[in-house]
Amino acid sequence: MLIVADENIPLIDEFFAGFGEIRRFPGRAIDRQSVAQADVLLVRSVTRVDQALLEGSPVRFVGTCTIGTDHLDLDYFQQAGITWSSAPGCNARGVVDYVLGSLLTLAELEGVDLARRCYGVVGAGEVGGRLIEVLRGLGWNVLVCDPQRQAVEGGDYVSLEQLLERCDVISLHTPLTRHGEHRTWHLLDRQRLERLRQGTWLINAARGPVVDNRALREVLVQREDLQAVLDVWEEEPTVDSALADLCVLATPHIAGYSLDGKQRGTAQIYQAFCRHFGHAEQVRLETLLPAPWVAQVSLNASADPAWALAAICRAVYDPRRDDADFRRSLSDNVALQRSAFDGLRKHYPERREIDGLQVRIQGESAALSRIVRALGASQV
Ligand SMILES: NC(=O)C1=CN([C@@H]2O[C@H](COP(=O)(O)OP(=O)(O)OC[C@H]3O[C@@H](n4cnc5c(N)ncnc54)[C@H](O)[C@@H]3O)[C@@H](O)[C@H]2O)C=CC1
Ligand SMILES: O=C(O)C(=O)[C@H](O)COP(=O)(O)O
Repeated sequence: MLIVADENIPLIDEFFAGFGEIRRFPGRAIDRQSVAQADVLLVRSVTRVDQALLEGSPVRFVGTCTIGTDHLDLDYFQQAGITWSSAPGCNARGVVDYVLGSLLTLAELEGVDLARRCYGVVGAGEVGGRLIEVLRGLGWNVLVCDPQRQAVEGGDYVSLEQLLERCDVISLHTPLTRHGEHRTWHLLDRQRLERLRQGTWLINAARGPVVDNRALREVLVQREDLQAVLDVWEEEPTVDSALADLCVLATPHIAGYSLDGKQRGTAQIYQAFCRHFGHAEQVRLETLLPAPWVAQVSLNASADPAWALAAICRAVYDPRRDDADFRRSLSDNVALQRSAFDGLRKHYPERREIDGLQVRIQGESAALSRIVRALGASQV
């Protein structure tokens, strides 16, 4: 069996070495020639997998070690009888940690109390659902827009217009879809951006085109009251550096880049591969993840809760470092800028997830215990 894989998929040997030859390529360089003899293709989000790539190749299984599937032509897979799998939820926690870190940064810059803001989560799936749980667990006010879920479940959802009208923080967690009643391409278009409440914070860690980037740049120039955090870009790896300059935090599509999330992505694809080819699973992710650099933090029960929240989150992850690395990499030379974007992602430092942290509270504090619980960390 020949397995062609994106070179940035971690643990590929650990999971797949026993099954045949593995050939690695940079994700953006996977072409018809690379897959001409491949039985299995394992990709990340940067490889467009469609008829133009696969027609005439022997590929019968495609795995993407990502949550998003907008780079796959699923209609073609069905028509061509190609089995595929993504890795649902694999790095959802990393995105939640990114949003938490962004909120802490924004709160510090503007001197506001996070508990007094109204949060709007657009898309309540693996990422949005976990984010809602954390924010509500902290006792914060959260409104949710997810028309598909609303249609199936009924319940406590609001329309996008109501959410934009009432929320001071908007966090986007939809897939990128270009067709259909609920398509998300330019979901936040110029009209909606112009209508954002005074002082709104907008966070996009979904896909770049969910927000009209050009309109956002123009609206941010006109309205200094708005604050934007962007992890994803409409033409990435090309970045509109004028837009990046206007953002409070700008990062190169790394919101979900926890080590746990990336390795979980490979493990989920391995499991789908084993199911498809009828192999027993031999490798377990738990045996491969290294011990975290910071395993435990200790807080005194007298700590101010807002301070404690920041201390716990930042012990594990702080997006300001990613923002600083990214800004240093921006260049007017498009080729250099594109390669820096990919380079930062390829050499991303080890980052773990907040819910893997142990928190020791010296003394008794119901407020601190609630924060630890809401974050999904364990109190020891
Ligand atoms: N920046 C990053 O590193 C990462 C970005 N992502 C992006 O986040 C997206 C969401 O991930 P998951 O939550 O795991 O996906 P999911 O499929 O579990 O949930 C998406 C939710 O969005 C809802 N939705 C779809 N269209 C909508 C619309 N027009 N308005 C409101 N809600 C809508 C769906 O009903 C669903 O409940 C992924 O598709 C991916 O593009 C995911 C992981 C990492
Ligand atoms: O899982 C997703 O969806 C993501 O957006 C991933 O973070 C994308 O990572 P790459 O596949 O672009 O490395």
